[in-house]
Amino acid sequence: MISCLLARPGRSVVKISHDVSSMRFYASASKAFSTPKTRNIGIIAHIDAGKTTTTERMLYYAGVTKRLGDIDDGDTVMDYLKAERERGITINSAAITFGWKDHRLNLIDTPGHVDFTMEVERSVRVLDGAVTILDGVAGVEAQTETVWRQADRYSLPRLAFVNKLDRTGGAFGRTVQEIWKKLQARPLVTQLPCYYDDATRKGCLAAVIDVVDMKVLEWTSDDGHSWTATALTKDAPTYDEAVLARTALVETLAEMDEAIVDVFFDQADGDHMQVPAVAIKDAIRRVTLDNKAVPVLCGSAFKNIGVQPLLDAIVDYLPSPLDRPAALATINDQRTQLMIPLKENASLCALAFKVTHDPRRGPMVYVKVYAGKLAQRATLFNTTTRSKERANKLLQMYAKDVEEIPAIEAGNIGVIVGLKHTRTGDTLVMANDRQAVKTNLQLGHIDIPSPAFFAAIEPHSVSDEPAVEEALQHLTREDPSLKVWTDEDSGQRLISGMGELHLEIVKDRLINDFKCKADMGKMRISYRESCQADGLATYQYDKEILGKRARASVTVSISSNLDQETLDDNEDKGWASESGNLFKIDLGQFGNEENHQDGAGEGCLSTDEIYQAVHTGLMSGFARGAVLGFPLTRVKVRVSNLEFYGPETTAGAISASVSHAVHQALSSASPNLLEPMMEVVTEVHEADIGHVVADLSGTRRGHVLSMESTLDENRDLDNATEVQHRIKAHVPLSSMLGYSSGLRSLTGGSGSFSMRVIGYGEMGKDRERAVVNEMKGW
Ligand SMILES: Nc1nc2c(ncn2[C@@H]2O[C@H](COP(=O)(O)OP(=O)(O)OP(=O)(O)O)[C@@H](O)[C@H]2O)c(=O)[nH]1
Repeated sequence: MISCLLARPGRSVVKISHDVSSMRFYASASKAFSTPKTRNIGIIAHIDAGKTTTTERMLYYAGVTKRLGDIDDGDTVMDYLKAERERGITINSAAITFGWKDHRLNLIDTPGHVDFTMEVERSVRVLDGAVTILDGVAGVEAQTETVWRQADRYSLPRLAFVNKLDRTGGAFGRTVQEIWKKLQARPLVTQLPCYYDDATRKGCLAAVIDVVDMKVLEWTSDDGHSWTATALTKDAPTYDEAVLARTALVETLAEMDEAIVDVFFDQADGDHMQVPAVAIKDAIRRVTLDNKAVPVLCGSAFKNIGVQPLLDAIVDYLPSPLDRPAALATINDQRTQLMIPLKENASLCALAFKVTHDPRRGPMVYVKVYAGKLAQRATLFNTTTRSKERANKLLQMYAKDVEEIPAIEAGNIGVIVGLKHTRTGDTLVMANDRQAVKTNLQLGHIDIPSPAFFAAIEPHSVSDEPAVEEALQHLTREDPSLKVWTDEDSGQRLISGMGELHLEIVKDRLINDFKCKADMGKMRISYRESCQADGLATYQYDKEILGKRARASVTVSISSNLDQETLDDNEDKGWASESGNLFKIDLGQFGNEENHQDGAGEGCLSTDEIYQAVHTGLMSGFARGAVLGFPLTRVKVRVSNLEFYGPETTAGAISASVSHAVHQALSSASPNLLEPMMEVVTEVHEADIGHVVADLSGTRRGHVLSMESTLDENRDLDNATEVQHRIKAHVPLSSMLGYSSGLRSLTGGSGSFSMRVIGYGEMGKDRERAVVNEMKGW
C-alpha cells in the first residue's frame, strides 16, 4: 500500500492556473484549432466503471459546464436522454467538443452495457484514440475486455485511467497487472495513488504521484478545480516508491524505444532519475501511437481527483488525426481497395457513423470527414444508397447544445442537418466528384451482430399506426441493430434488438420521446431455423400478370450444415456463404441455348442479372424457415436446372421460383428450431462461486467451460475479500432471461457478467414443441 503524509513543511508548490473563463470554448473553437491539435477520443469501459462521471468532470474543468453533473442525481450533460437519466446508464454515445490546453477534444462517451455494443462499434471506428476507464475495485471487467478487443480491431492507441481508488478495496497494483494479463497490453505506470496515513483518514485517497515529473498532485477545493503540483522531495514517504516506478517506466520504455535509450546514456549518465521528463513524455507518446504500450493514470473521478492530468495525457499521448494510418475504402463494388490519406485539399470523403432524430431539427447525421472539406450547403452523393443529399447546416456538438459551423475539415467530427436518406454506415462524397460517384467509393461497413430478442409493437388504434410507423423508421435509421418487419401469419409489426434492455429502451423512446400510443408485446427470443435431413424440390413457376405469362422452373437441394463446414472447406468447389449458410449456384446451363427456350432470356437478362436474381431468391428463401418463420442458418443449399421461358419471365419471377423451391426443399428436410447460445462470463467473489456455478450449470442448463481466479502471487492480503473469480460458460439465451437480477440476489449485488451470442444450438424436441406452442398461442 502506498502511503504518504501530506502535511509536509517547506515543499515548493507550483500553482496551476484554473481560470474557467479562459478555457471556455464555443464559437471560436472550430476556427482556432488545426488538425494536429485535434483529438477524436472515445471513453470506453465496462458498465458503471465511471465513464460518464469522468466525462462530466472533464467538461466542468474545461469550462463547458458551470456545475458538476451527477449520475446519481440524473443531471449529467452526457446522459441527456430521459431513459438514460432514469436508469443512470449511458445508452447513446454522446459526442461533445471542448478545448483543453490549446487543443480541440472531440469526445464520445460510449455505453458500457452489452446490449449497446453496436453503439460502441460505431464510435470506435471513427475515433483516433480512446481512454479506458477501469473500476479500481473490480479491476478489468468482462465488458472492458469486449470493448478493448473492439478497439484492438481498429488499432486504437489507448490510455487507461484506474478510477474509484477512493473506495475501500481499491487495488491499483492488481488492476495494472490485469491490464497485462487480461488485456494483453503493456502498462506504463505514469502515476501512483497516494493515501492518507493519519489516524482519522487512514486509507483515504489523498493525492496522485506523477512519476514522470516526480511531483505530488493534490486537489485543494471540494469541486476539484484547484490543485497543486508539488515537487516530490527525498524525505517524502512515497519518494522511494516513486523512484522505483520511474525506474521501471524508463526501463520499459527502453525496451520499445531507441531514442529514450540514447537520452538515458547521453544526457542522463545512465541515471533513471536524470532522464528529462520531456524525453519520457515523448517516448510514451511514440510507443502509445505505435500501440506498443498503454499509459496508466489513476484517481477518483467522483472525488474530483486525477481528471485534469488525464486531460493533459489525452493531449500529450493520444494521436491527432494526422498520426493515424490512412482510412481504407473500396471502389467498384468492393472489388478494389483504396487508401484515403487525410488531406484537406482532396476530394471529400466522409462517413456517417451515427444518426439521431431531433424533434426540432429532424435527422442529425454525425460524420467524420476523412479527406477534403465539407462545406455548408454542399450537394453530396451518398454512395451507399446512391442518392443525392444536401447538407443544409453543419453543427459542432456540445452534448445536447450545438454551434453552427461553416465547414468540417478533414480529421474532424461534426453533424449534418438536412440529409433525408443517409443512415449509419453510409459514405458521402461530393455530388460533382464524378470519379467517386462512378466507382462507388465506400468506406468499410459495420458488421451488425444477429439480434437476440424481438417483440410485437401494437399501436392502440388504427389511427395511431402512422405515427408509430414513422417513429420506428427514425429508430431503425438511428440504430441499424434494430430490425422491423411484419409477421406474415399474424400481420403484426415486430421489432428485434440485441437484448432485453435494448428493446425496453425502444419502448421507452416510442412512448416518451416520440409520444406514440403503442404497447410492446412480450419479449421473445429470436430463434433460428435449420434442417436435420436432406431435401430436394423442383418448383414450377407459372403466372400470368397483366396478360403476360411468366414461366420458370428450378431445382433446389438442401442439407444440414450442423457440423459447420466452413467456406474454406468448400470455397474451391464453388460454394459461397452468407448469413451462416453455404450455397452454390450452378450457372452451367444458363449459357446453354436449349434451356433458353422460345428465345427466353436472350436479349432480356444477362448472365450477371440471372445470377443476381437467383441470389436474391436464395436470400429471400434463407430469411424464413419452415417451423416458425425465423431465418435459416447452418444449411447447405445447391441451386440447379434453372429453366425459364419467354421474355416475360423477369428477374423477379426467377427470384420467386428459387425462394419457393428453397421453402419446399426445406419442408421435406425435417426442419427444426435452433436457439441462440451465449458465451457468458461471470465475475464473482470467492464466497459466491458455489451458488453461481450451481445456478449456471443446473437451472440455467449451461455448460461451465472454465473457472479462473484473478488472484495472483503479488496480491495485497488486505484485499483478499475483493479477489474475483471468473466463470466462463455456454448457456442457452432462453435460460439467461432475468440473469441480471438473479446474479444480483446470488451475490448480494457484487457479481457482474457479460454475454454475447456465439452461435445457435439444437434444443431438443420437447423444448422445441413448447416454444412452437407458445409462439402459436396453442
Ligand atoms: N466511489 C466512487 N464512485 C464512483 C466513481 N466514479 C463513478 N462512481 C459511481 O459509479 C456509478 C457509475 O458511474 P457512471 O459514471 O455512470 O459509470 P459509466 O461507466 O458511465 O456507466 P454506464 O454509462 O452505465 O456504462 C455512479 O454511481 C457513480 O457515482 C469514483 O471515482 N468513486
